[in-house]
Amino acid sequence: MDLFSSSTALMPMPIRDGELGWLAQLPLPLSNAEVLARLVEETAWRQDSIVVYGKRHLQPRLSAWHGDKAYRYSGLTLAPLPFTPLLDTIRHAAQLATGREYNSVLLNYYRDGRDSMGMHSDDEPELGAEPVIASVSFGAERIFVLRHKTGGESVKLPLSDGSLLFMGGVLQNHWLHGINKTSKPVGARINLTFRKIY
Ligand SMILES: O=C(O)CCC(=O)C(=O)O
Ligand SMILES: [Fe+2]
Repeated sequence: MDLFSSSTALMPMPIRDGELGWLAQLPLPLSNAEVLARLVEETAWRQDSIVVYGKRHLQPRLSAWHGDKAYRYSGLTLAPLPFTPLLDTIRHAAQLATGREYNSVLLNYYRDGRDSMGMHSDDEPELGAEPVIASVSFGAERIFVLRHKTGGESVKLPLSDGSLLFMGGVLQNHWLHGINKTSKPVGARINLTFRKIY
């Protein structure tokens, strides 16, 4: 048996001050391309603005928030939409792969290389002391950058189509992460971060 080609177990990725796990392909009952197309189509995408240093900016991406609780960050409150059957299917697969439970998901749609997400930590109080996040990506590969808050070192992870990145432990206390813009011609990418809101 080839132990590597069809692994469905989360592979630990050693990192200081936190936990990371990696699965190259989350097992799903439909293809990655089908998931991407349906998410583009079925999601009530919005382009929110956030306030940074008192100034309002449109976010360079589209997003949507599904779950049973509202989500607040950067002066913005996202009212939740209910989980759809497709989101529930992906959540179920992410729960099996990570052994954790999630009650909400933030979707981000990077239409092309000009869309991005600034460096941040997902450390809102409602995520608990040690937030657990299952980050599932579809479509174009983009580089996920982690930067240590005090050490300054960075780790770059290409998040490929169908992959799952698990973040846990004290990672959010010690690291920032984000998605840089790229001048390379890249297609659409949708990322889903499944979270547990308390
Ligand atoms: O698009 C990504 O891979 C990152 C998304 C993210 O950091 C977030 O939703 O908080
Ligand atoms: Fe994040």
